[in-house]
Amino acid sequence: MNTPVIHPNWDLPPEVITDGFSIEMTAKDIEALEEAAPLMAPETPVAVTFLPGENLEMRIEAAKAVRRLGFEPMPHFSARRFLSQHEFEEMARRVVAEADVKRVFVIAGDPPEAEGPFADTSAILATGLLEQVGIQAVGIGGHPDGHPNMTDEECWAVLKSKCADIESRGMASLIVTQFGFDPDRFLDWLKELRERGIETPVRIGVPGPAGLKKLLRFAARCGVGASASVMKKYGVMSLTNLLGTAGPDKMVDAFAAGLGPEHGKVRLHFYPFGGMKATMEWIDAYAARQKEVAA
Ligand SMILES: NC(=O)C1=CN([C@@H]2O[C@H](COP(=O)(O)OP(=O)(O)OC[C@H]3O[C@@H](n4cnc5c(N)ncnc54)[C@H](O)[C@@H]3O)[C@@H](O)[C@H]2O)C=CC1
Ligand SMILES: Nc1nc(=O)c2c([nH]1)NC[C@@H]1CN(c3ccc(C(=O)N[C@@H](CCC(=O)O)C(=O)O)cc3)CN21
Repeated sequence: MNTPVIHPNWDLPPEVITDGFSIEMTAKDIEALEEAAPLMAPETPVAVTFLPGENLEMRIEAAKAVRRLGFEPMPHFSARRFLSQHEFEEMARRVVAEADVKRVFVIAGDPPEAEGPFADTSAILATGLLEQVGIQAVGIGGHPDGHPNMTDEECWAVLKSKCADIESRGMASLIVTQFGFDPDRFLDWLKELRERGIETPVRIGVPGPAGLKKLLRFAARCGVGASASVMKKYGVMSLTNLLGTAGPDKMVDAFAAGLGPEHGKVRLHFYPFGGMKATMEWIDAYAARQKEVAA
């Protein structure tokens, strides 16, 4: 069987750490994507969130816009938010038929209980529908900052079994992590991941530049640690004045310096909390600076 291609060429280290990045949009962000598109490389994977306040039509329209603009759509499937098997099936079939989707991201989602028949990611995988409709690669969540409801040991076990399940179904597995602010945390987690025998490529979740207040709001909402000491490491010297903007410069520098073969196949995934265009401009400027230094 062919190994599905999930972009980029994971066997070549990136010239600049931001090369081969992926990015996320909400289903409401079609205009923002259009605005950012001229700055994005063709085939850039673009994840489309599965949030309350969106509906199936919006999510499909967003995936279609990603495809139309020449990028690779990766719709999120939030297991706990599907109200029925039918709703899941309709989404799976339609994203393939209408947006030529080849890869998806499956996550439990934030509801404390399932709102329909799927308690978690494994329940979605177990339907067998993803491979049946032609999906070639499945992303799953990684939690380097820990998971609110699982011990670290349970997290590793679940991660390993999801990767094995995806591969045994003939699809490529991909881990996309929750965002974070502490590069050492990510590097340690990646090293442990590889020591535990998980070879799946990882996309590290990096927050795009955004107002500090907004970053902290998202961190609280998503259960991501943002203590004063972690934020200081990130480059935010004080949490008393929330008027400023914070970018991931220091964190991405730390990945450029710290990532090695022991961390396996790694690229970045941007969560553009301060807007897609602002994130793209940041990536462009960062890459240009690195290339200048290297020249
Ligand atoms: N992009 C991201 O990184 C996103 C992360 N999340 C967070 O990640 C978590 C999902 O983790 P996955 O690795 O997909 O889990 P999973 O689907 O592999 O499930 C692993 C175990 O965690 C339990 N679990 C999952 N979500 C739960 C929740 N909200 N409350 C209580 N127990 C839960 C499941 O029942 C299962 O036993 C969610 O709980 C959510 O907080 C949610 C949406 C997006
Ligand atoms: N636990 C958890 N749940 C999530 O839903 C989640 C994560 N983690 N990790 C990162 C991604 C990023 N997520 C999101 C969630 C919401 C918006 C968003 O723009 N929401 C509002 C605006 C809210 C605001 O500004 O406070 C919207 O209009 O939909 C963007 C990315 C979803 N994701």
